[in-house]
Amino acid sequence: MLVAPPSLVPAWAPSTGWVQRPQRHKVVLLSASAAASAAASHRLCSQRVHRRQKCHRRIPQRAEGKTDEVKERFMDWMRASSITTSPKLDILPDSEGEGRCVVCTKDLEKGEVLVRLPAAAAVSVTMDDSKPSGALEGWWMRHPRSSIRLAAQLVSQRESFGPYIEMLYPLDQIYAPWLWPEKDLKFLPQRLADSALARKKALEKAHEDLEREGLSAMIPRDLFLRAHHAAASRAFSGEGEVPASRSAALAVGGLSILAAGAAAAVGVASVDVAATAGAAVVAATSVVVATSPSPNVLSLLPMVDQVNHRSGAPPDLQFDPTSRIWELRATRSYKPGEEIVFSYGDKDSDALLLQHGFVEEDNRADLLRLTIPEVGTCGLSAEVKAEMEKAGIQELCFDGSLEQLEVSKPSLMEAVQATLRCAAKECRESDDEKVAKEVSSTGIGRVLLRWRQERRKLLRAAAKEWQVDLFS
Ligand SMILES: C[S@@+](CC[C@H](N)C(=O)[O-])C[C@H]1O[C@@H](n2cnc3c(N)ncnc32)[C@H](O)[C@@H]1O
Repeated sequence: MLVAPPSLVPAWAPSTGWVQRPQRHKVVLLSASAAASAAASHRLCSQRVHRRQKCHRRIPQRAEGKTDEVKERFMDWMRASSITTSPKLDILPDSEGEGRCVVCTKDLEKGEVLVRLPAAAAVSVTMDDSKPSGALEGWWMRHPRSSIRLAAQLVSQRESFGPYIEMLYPLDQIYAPWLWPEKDLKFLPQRLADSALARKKALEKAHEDLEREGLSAMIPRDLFLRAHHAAASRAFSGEGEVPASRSAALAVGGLSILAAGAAAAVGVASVDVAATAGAAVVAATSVVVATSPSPNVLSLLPMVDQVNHRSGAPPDLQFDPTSRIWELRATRSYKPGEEIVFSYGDKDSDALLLQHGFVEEDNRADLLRLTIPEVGTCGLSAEVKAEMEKAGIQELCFDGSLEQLEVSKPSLMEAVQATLRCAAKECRESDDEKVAKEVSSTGIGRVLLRWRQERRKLLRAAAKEWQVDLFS
């Protein structure tokens, strides 16, 4: 039994249900994504590197006369949905002026509750073999990817979750490669391009099926894609129960503001066993820490998902199955002006790009994973390629384990050298300008250049370790 020490219960916390917590399930972020932007002059969050975190910056003042109306509606919606947020937090535009971030406004102690959210104010899909009832039932069984199901689930409930959906990034500010025009994918290594294309096709197919079933008015394409970015990049996974139906959720959670429209009647849906594989694809590098025998759940947690990523500590996010409340706590103390961040999991640049559409500078979890090139490319001989293939090695992962591969030392050396040189050719700094000009938008260009820059750092480090001259 886990009992919250009274000292950790902040003054603003409601007095009920928080001292006795019979069983708390720790969950971890599967992924994450983001929101429409607002006034851009006061910015301080995420994208601008770790330095920002260390200094205690002044909280930026909002531009004169500018109100973030989308945020205000979201705050009203949260109040009506019984989501409580610490009064020591604010949501502000991020450093790019496109998304938002959560900033500390008064001294915060480690362990203080930041957000408390009833399960009824989350959107969830379970990953067992049950089906939803209602209009989505047939479609559901043909689309087992849980992120796709969660997207449909959210949009189908948009009468209830409108202000939350409004906070999500608009399509032209989502830079995940599955939304790039196909011609831009040529700037990525084949492995990443293939993965982005597979997701793009799965989404196109999923929405075509919705249209075929006459459901595209209920789930319009642009909202579906935005919601998918949310599901793929800001959903949390863990164990726990979801309400058996939306009406049960209303009864339990009291989402008084929410109109019980036809879409909301779809309820909380479940997924078949294949969805577990789908979720694993989405989850790729994340960890799920949970012990309950109940089904896995993939959930969108409004407000908790306003927090941006920084490699390091994961969130202290727990679900209490008795009170059915999610709770996010501070993993350290914060000073006014500091951005609240947590790690979405140990994700390298490739995973962050594919899943979220951003790349962290100097990512401590970064990892170089490269496909071995074709014979004759960058000096790779047919013999060495054959030896690698015989050993079942198609990729080299520079995580310290290469020397354990069961191939001869000279062959490994040749493969490493050719692989590093080919990868270096594909992301030469001198080509950056051309690449940025050729891609379809400045946003994609910005993310792609960051990805190339981080890749060059990894390549240089690997070349140093393996004593490879990258450019000869
Ligand atoms: C859980 S949301 C965080 C809140 C989000 N910034 C918003 O405005 O709604 C995750 C998304 O925010 C953005 N994001 C999070 N951390 C970031 C970072 N360190 N740098 C750039 N973008 C980040 C990415 O688009 C990501 O998919």
